Order: sequence, then C-alpha cells, then structure tokens
Amino acid sequence: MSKLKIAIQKSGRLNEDSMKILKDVGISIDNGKDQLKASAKNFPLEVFYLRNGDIPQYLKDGVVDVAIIGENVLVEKGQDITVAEKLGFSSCKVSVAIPKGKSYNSIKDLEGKRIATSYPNTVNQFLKDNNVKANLHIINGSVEIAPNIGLADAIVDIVSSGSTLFKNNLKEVEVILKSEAVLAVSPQISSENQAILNKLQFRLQSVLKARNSRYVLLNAPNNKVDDIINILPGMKSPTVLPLAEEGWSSLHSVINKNDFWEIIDELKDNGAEGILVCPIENMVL
Ligand SMILES: Nc1ncnc2c1ncn2[C@@H]1O[C@H](COP(=O)(O)OP(=O)(O)OP(=O)(O)O)[C@@H](O)[C@H]1O
Ligand SMILES: O=P(O)(O)OC[C@H]1O[C@H](OP(=O)(O)OP(=O)(O)O)[C@H](O)[C@@H]1O
Ligand SMILES: [Mg+2]
Repeated sequence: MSKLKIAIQKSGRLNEDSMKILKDVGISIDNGKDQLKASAKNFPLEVFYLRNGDIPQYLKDGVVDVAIIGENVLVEKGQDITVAEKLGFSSCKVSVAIPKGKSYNSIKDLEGKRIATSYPNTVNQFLKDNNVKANLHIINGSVEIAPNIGLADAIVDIVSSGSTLFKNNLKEVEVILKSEAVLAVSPQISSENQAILNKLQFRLQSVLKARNSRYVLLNAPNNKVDDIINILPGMKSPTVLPLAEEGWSSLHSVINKNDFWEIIDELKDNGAEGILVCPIENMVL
C-alpha cells in the first residue's frame, strides 16, 4: 500500500509544533532517537526529518509529497509549490531593517545600499517590484549583526517579537511578507497519495478549527436568554437547557477564541453567570 511522504523540520523552530499537530490529528509516529525517517503506526504516512531550507527542492523533485514548512521559505525557494493549508503557528515577517539612528522615508532610500540577507530571491524580487537597485550580501545567519560590523547598510531577515532587532539597535522599515507554517504539496504527488493527503487535510482542518474555537457554557435567568443569544457571535442556534433552579437556563455555544474577551463584559452585564470556557479537541462541521 502506498504511503504519503511528509517532510518535517529535523530540529529548529518548526519541529515541535509540526510533531504536535500530527499527534493532534491522531497520527502516532514510531520515533527512534536520531532517526531521519520514521513511519506512522496508524496512518499511511512516512516522515522524513530534513533541514527547512532543503525542503523546497525535495518537494520539487517529488522526493516527498508534502511538507510542513515556513511560507517564507517557499517564497524564497519554492515558487511552483502549492500550499494546501495554513497551519497557524510560527508566525513571522520578513522585513527590511536599518540602524535606529538612520533616517528613512521610502523604499527609494535603499537605492545603491548594501543589504545583508539570507533570503536573496525574496529581496531581489522586492527590489525589482519597487524599481530599486541595491547590492546584496548573502549570509546564512546572525544577519542582524551586519550593520554593526560595517558589512551592510540594511538587512532583510525574519522578525517576530522584534527583540533581535532591538538588541542590535535596528528598526524595521518595510515588511516584505508575512509568513506562517504551512502544509506544502509537491507538484509531483501521485493520485494515490493525493487521496491520502485529502484524508490528512480533513483531519487537519478539524483540529485547526477546534484550536481557533472555544466551547462556552453559562447560566442566565430565562428573561435574559434572548439578549445573551444575540451577544454570542457566530452561533445561529446555541443550546439552551433548563437548570434545576426554576427560572434559569444554561446556554452552550461555540465561539471564535479571539471573540471571547471582547464579549465577556457584555455577557456579564446581561445577566450571564458561571461562565465556563473550554478548549475543543476536534470540530467536524
Ligand atoms: N523568531 C521566529 N519566530 C517565529 N517564527 C520563526 C522565527 N524564526 C523563524 N521562524 C519560522 O520558522 C522557520 C524555521 O526557522 P528555524 O530558525 O528553525 O530554521 P532555519 O534555521 O531557517 O532552517 P533549517 O532547518 O534549514 O536550519 C522559518 O523558516 C520561519 O518560517
Ligand atoms: O523578532 P525575534 O523574535 O527576535 O525573532 C527574529 C529572529 O529569529 C530568527 O533567528 P533564530 O533565533 O531562528 O536564529 P538563527 O539565525 O540561528 O536561525 C531570525 O533569523 C531572527 O534573527
Ligand atoms: Mg532561524
């Protein structure tokens, strides 16, 4: 029987969350220590542990069918690779930064400047789109140090919290792109393995929806139930059950996790009590 081949970052920022999402979709992996290849016990899946930067080529060559990878790496090295699913972790930006003390008005200020980066294709495309010519210095890591040692006037690198920029006395002046971890698909995937991918994607979607949602339970006097139903976003028809205490009901609903803190005061002002907010493991809609 055919198996879907998936590439996961061997070690680094994506590894743990990638393994966690496979676990959350019910796939258990037989993982020997330091193994570069492993098989799932209960799903037709083979896992290859690879360097993030090498994965686009493996996808292009059809060595692996799918991969969990940063979108930014696909922009840099994998233009013809499709994204099946955004996975909601490892959010970051690829940005231009310059020394804090330098003035900056527009992209044109980069004309003729030296830019240090590990993402030359991304930077070249950005410069071309903006009709700016600059000189690239390609380095593999610790890019933020380049302006301080006189190697460059500006850098293009990943920014997340901004603390690396801050520590190196740099400021972000342009955001070239926003990125998160994605499930990327090889253009060479067979129809047999595409069918396995569809099953994996169905499970992923159910887990991702659940991660973004919360199950809310609350109690309210019966005469407030209609008002509270109007406040709870996104649910056409919450469950309403009578409480043992006369004149009171329990309301159950699913809401987007980001909405909860926005509506909590409104719920309380409208008579909601005993509000419970619970995580959801899976959502099949
Ligand atoms: N500070 C950060 N915060 C959030 N996400 C990040 C951050 N830095 C990188 N990422 C994302 O995680 C991915 C992996 O980053 P990481 O630093 O672990 O790998 P790498 O050194 O670029 O790759 P390799 O596996 O080839 O060594 C990046 O491609 C990017 O999408
Ligand atoms: O905005 P921040 O939250 O500070 O994150 C940004 C930093 O994180 C990444 O480096 P990483 O720690 O992965 O080191 P690396 O250069 O060895 O990959 C990236 O290259 C930046 O340097
Ligand atoms: Mg890194």
